[in-house]
Amino acid sequence: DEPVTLYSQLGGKESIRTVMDDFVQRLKQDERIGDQFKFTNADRLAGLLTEQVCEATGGPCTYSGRDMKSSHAGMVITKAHFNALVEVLVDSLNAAKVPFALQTDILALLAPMHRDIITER
Ligand code: HEM
Repeated sequence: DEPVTLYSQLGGKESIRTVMDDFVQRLKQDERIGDQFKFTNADRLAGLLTEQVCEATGGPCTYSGRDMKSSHAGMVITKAHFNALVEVLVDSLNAAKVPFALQTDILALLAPMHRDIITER
């Protein structure tokens, strides 16, 4: 039998992709941080986020993007920006009816990345 991973509880790669597509659309529309994603190719970013979350949750994926430090270098990203992004992600997880306990497990995997992503304090 397949092991029970966060990945399988999320419903696999297609379900993660659905959440990430919604997430990137919400990011672009967000009044706090939407401007930072104005020129972002939504399909590419959603694909990379899907790989990243798939891999981090124990799924059969390999993240093919740049590391978090170099991909966010040169941007102005504050703790408030980071928190705003997490709030938007929670909106997408809620819209997909991902259970709260699973949401906190996913956020716990992403939270340590703040060290490489926040550029201004
Ligand atoms: C846990 C939090 C975050 C994760 C997991 C994350 C993940 C990623 C990933 C995977 C990429 C693509 C890297 C590549 O191009 O190879 C990316 C790019 C980017 N991120 Fe983040 N990020 C996070 C937080 C933030 C925050 C807080 C901001 C700003 C408010 C931000 C702004 C951007 C922008 C503007 C890009 C470039 C997109 C483009 O190529 O146009 N990120 N991020």
